[in-house]
Amino acid sequence: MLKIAPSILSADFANLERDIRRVSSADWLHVDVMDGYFVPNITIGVPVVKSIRQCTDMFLDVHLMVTKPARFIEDFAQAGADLLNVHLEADDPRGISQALRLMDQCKVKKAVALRPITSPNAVLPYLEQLDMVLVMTVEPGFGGQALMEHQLETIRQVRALIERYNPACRLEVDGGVNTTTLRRVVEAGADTLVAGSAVYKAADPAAAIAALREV
Ligand SMILES: O=C(CO)[C@H](O)[C@H](O)COP(=O)(O)O
Ligand SMILES: [Co+2]
Repeated sequence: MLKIAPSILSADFANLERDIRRVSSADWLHVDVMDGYFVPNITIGVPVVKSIRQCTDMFLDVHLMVTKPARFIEDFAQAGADLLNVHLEADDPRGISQALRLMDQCKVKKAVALRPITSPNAVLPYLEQLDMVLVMTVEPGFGGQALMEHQLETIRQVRALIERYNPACRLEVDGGVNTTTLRRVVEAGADTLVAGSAVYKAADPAAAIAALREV
């Protein structure tokens, strides 16, 4: 079952509640948290996730682009995240394992994310316990970038690993997904699609979500 997860990175932050309601026909809501260190941009943090939780029942898929994310797992879980994504490049293996352990304790779903430079095999030490792997198809930090075509091969390789070691694990793709690129991304093996600018830069975000489902 394909899931569409609009990224609020491209929403109007002064009208966030309105913009969240505009995408209520989607499956999940994707929330991009950036610390200005792991990526060269700063977005939102725990208080905003808490406020988002109070204005929607949507499944909150929280993408943590922060260094040493284990420091913040409990805070984001208590704020209302349903799933937390930590980048494999954001800490050493001990720190990543600790972050995943904390997610278990907090009863949130667990995902790891890969920058474009990271080998698909980097997921192997964690794959059997994951609910999702996130493959970045842009360099993380900003919305509105073009999908890196060479990442289709990474998606294929991660899909093969998932089929072998944990077929229930979802495969999310984030960056440059739109009606032109979606088919190739799904054919490569994605089942969960983040779409920021393709949804929020459209005149009618609900129609944009429907258009993505129809591709
Ligand atoms: O994680 C992200 C950027 O780091 C965003 O989720 C992603 O870029 C979505 O935006 P778009 O669909 O416009 O590419
Ligand atoms: Co994201």
